[in-house]
Amino acid sequence: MPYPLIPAAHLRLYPVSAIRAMEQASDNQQAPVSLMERAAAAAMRLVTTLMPEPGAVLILAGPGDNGGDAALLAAMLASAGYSVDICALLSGALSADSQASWQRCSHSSARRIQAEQLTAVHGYFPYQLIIDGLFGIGLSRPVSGLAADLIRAVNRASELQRIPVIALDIPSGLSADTGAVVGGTQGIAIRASHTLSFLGNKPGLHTADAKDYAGHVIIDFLEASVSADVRETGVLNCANTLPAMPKRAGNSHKGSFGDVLIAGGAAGMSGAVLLAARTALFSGAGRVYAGMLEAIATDYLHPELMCRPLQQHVLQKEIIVAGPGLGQSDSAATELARLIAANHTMVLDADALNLLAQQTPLQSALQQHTAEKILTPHPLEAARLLNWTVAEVQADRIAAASELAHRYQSVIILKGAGSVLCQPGNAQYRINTSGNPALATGGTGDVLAGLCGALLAQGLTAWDAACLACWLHGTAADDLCLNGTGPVGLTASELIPAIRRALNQHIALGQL
Ligand SMILES: NC(=O)C1=CN([C@@H]2O[C@H](COP(=O)(O)OP(=O)(O)OC[C@H]3O[C@@H](n4cnc5c(N)ncnc54)[C@H](O)[C@@H]3O)[C@@H](O)[C@H]2O)[C@H](O)CC1
Ligand SMILES: [K+]
Repeated sequence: MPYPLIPAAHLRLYPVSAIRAMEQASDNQQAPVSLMERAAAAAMRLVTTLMPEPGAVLILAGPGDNGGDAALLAAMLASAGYSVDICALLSGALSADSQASWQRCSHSSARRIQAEQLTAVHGYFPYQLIIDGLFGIGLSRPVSGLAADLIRAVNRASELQRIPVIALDIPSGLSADTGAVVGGTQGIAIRASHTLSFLGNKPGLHTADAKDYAGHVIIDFLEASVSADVRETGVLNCANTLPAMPKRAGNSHKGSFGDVLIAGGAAGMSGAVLLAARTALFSGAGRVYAGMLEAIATDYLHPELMCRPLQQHVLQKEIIVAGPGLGQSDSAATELARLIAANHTMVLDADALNLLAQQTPLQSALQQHTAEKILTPHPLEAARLLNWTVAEVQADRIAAASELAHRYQSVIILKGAGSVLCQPGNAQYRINTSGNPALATGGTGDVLAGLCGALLAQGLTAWDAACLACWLHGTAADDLCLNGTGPVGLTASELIPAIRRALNQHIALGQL
């Protein structure tokens, strides 16, 4: 299927501090139409697109300017003939813009409804659309009390009755910077079908819990120009930010596309090596060695793979992918030390990461390793490497990935919903956009590691290999789900030919 291209400006990810700076710069310009009026007008455009015939709309409005946006939208919808109920949870003083919005709302036909009336409903919600304007980027603590009850009631009704929910700026309860529900398992957030976000795109709409809460993300820049001193800290990793593959010369041979050694295969785990090795083969490596610690298996389906005892493999110049099914035995640690000491470009995955987290000598050896490397932890492996809890990793995936990149001087792929990519030196992070829960099954990590190895062998830098591999891996799973091979029952093996197809398509598109 054709790759979706997203307008370049939408790819940039801004932290809340940068959005606040944009807001300030716009305020300083004293434009005749306030940002709040522009935000409400943008929401009005979205509502009338989704629901052109006036119908019944429930609007939730909180105590800050997110609530101000919602109150102004309520007034606009009411005067356009929509039947609007607005539920306000106000506390403390309103900003001048919000005061003006609430004044317009109170002069409109929008009806005020008490939160308790909604939380008491155990039956039908008489609305065709719900707008979430409870909290935006000003959320400062977990949502609790009546607001939490209200969100629970709205989530339940919207799910049962399939009522679309538009979140203004960010689903209430989600952190715009991290994508985590604030408060973790104690917190709660709106599950939106659409999020209309203002001024710039935000990392919290694309990783961690965002996948379950933000729905379809739409950015409206509110016609504010971004001043040069406000910089994005990350970008989305998607079709139009991918690196090109090096051109294959006509006069080439198998040595032109590099060698990959997959190092793993403790007893009972040869499959992990074979998955990584097959992927390296299918994604263009010239020669692939499957080095197995204990479980020597031959791949009769792919006799191209050179399967051998890992200990007997004499290292030359190959890219090393260490970890798939390696186990954590003493002999695994000894082999890993030998591989690190060879100072080849490396991918460290799975048990290589677990051994690294446990053994200080391996950590010191890795510090001496000067060639490029990619580490591919899932959240639990990341937690072990950082000595954090998994909850701490998931509460701020970008911070975790960037700390790992710094500590291990490596490119990091922190796997999971919205994989986060970081490189040492505080350069921009990326959040991968492809992939789906079909990937949450054994062996898909081995496939990703093998793919990274093949792209490195063909001459990509560690950063480019990680970005391209992550995206291809996810898009292969997306393609397979479109043809019914997933999300249920997708196997890691089935990903491999789909990755080959996506890679060849990527190359072909780059040559247009
Ligand atoms: N920045 C922009 O580009 C624009 C912002 N607009 C909208 O304004 C919000 C941000 O508004 P702000 O008033 O700063 O914050 P919030 O509305 O998100 O809420 C702050 C409000 O809520 C209280 N609060 C925070 N956390 C909790 C909690 N867990 N429980 C209860 N109360 C909480 C806090 O004390 C404040 O009173 C932005 O997202 C946009 O939607 C514009 O109008 C458009 C431009
Ligand atoms: K919101």
